[in-house]
Amino acid sequence: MSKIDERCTSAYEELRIAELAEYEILDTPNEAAFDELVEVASIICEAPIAVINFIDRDRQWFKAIKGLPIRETPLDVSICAHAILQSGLFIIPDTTLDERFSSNPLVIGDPHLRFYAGALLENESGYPLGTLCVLDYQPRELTDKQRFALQALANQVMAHMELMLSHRYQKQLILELEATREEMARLAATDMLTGLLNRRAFEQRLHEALALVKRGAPTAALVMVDLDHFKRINDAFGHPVGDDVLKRFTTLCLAVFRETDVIARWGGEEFMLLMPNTSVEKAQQAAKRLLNKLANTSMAAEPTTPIYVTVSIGICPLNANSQLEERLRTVDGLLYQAKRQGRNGVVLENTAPEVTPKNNDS
Ligand SMILES: Nc1nc2c(ncn2[C@@H]2O[C@H](COP(=O)(O)OP(=O)(O)OP(=O)(O)O)[C@@H](O)[C@H]2O)c(=O)[nH]1
Repeated sequence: MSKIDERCTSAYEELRIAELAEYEILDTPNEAAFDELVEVASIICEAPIAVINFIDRDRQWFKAIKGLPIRETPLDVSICAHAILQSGLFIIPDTTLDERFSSNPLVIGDPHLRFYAGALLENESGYPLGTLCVLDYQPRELTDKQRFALQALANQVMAHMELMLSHRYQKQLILELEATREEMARLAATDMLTGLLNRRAFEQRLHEALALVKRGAPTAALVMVDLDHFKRINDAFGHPVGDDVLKRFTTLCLAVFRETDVIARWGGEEFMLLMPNTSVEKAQQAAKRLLNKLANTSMAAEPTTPIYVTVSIGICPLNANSQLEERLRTVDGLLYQAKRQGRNGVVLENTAPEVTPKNNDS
């Protein structure tokens, strides 16, 4: 099959259109780089009209045009549509003497085009996307130097487009890398079962919160929550049900506590909360809301076999004098004090132990 025959097949045309689409150049605004190349082509070839055009599915569209006030024409009047079917320069010294163009409306009517010389805009894969062409109102020829220059300028048009394309690919790649990096950071900070912050991420947030408190932000409350006798749930219903209970418990916590409270899975069936701008007394009220909610909410997926859980809670303040390690040890101690006192209760630092009535302790 000859090159012209191959380029006339619809399969080839589909591939060519797809290649053109990759550059995302159709219907884009004027750009100085293209306008200047058209201007230079016009000067060198001493032609009143010069055009950078692309052959779309059913139109030719001009990225840059000098000498004519149009932006596109239908494909059936396009001389360039013929140019892209062959290799090298396509030159029609006198359109009125060429039977392919002698009845073309742009030849017999306005703007009465008589001379055409087009250099292919061929991309790196060898697909002809359009032309850089010069036109005149009278029959003529190009000198060898003008032919050389026209093709060289067309190569520059294509080189510029390849650069723009690779620049766009690079930008896309950077965006994808950035999204992947963010996703990895999110995953690294997330507990996979509950979707809450994990211990490492929570410690980071604690550091930041403490730094703020030390610089004058209001006192925060550190709250540690541990599900009571969670082992029994696993033993009675199996580990997957235990997992499900942890997830439901998480959802309940997210509903009970403020959006500004930072909730994390500290490990196993232990959870930690940072309540910014909150006194231990206010934190205790929130903790009691959790106990009450748990007393009335089954954590089971199946309504037929309800599962109720209780929690033990320790609460201590984070203030300007706090040291993180010491605060973590303290809140852990308060939690186990609540366990020792019978579970299903809250213990605050430096206050009389307060334990709510128990309903499922052993
Ligand atoms: N299903 C499930 N169980 C877990 C997970 N992480 C920890 N556990 C279980 O949590 C239970 C914790 O048991 P213990 O440390 O004895 O504590 P407990 O039974 O809650 O008793 P107290 O804390 O003393 O009230 C163990 O059975 C662990 O296997 C988890 O991700 N999924």
